Amino acid sequence: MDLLVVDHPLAKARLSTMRDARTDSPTFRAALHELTLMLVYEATRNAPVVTERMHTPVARTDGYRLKNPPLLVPVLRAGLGMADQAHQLIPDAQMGFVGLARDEETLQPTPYLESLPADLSGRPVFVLDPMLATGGSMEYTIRLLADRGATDVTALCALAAPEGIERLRAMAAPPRIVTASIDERLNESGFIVPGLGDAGDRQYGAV
Ligand SMILES: O=P(O)(O)OC[C@H]1O[C@H](OP(=O)(O)OP(=O)(O)O)[C@H](O)[C@@H]1O
Ligand SMILES: O=c1cc[nH]c(=O)[nH]1
Ligand SMILES: [Mg+2]
Repeated sequence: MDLLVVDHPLAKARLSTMRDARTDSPTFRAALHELTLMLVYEATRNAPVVTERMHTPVARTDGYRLKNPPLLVPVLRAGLGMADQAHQLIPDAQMGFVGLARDEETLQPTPYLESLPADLSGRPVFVLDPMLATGGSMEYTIRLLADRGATDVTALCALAAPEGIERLRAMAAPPRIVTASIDERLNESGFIVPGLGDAGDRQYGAV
């Protein structure tokens, strides 16, 4: 499985701000925004580029752009806090949306929104969700994408639990995972330990 842990000191510092229980919502959102830039930056490190000759004011040289910009798919609510920053780095990307709420008892994802292009064959997809816990929400999203022909999917997460990683690894076509940390475990309520709490609530308030 293709698993990248972005453990750059600046990423660790943003993640620490997010983990801190004293961090308020505006500061939490700002730290997630900045961490997202780092995750997207690393996730696109080996992306194919198109080379075009261009003129600087001084000379001719090679210019570059992404050959096949990924479809960006934030998983609402928490993934919304990654959407604008991913788009900032990849302005010509298209964006789809998936809305899921995890049932607090069963931990199963309940879908409430699905807005995706019908045909994703040949298109890379970046799924944006800060939390990979049991992996149920990410697995559900990846199945939606695979149903539309996607074969090149990257899950970008601030935090990942070993349980969620193993669940995705067991899929017939596992995604690539880019995360800032692999945490210790899940607790009995399905929360990541040490984690950061509920990423949706910490950005937008409890529902
Ligand atoms: O790996 P899992 O066990 O499925 O848990 C992870 C999911 O939980 C959170 O969403 P939540 O359901 O809390 O919705 P929210 O973003 O609206 O708060 C998170 O953003 C993931 O989507
Ligand atoms: O720790 C967790 C687990 C799932 N979803 C969250 O927002 N946080
Ligand atoms: Mg939540």
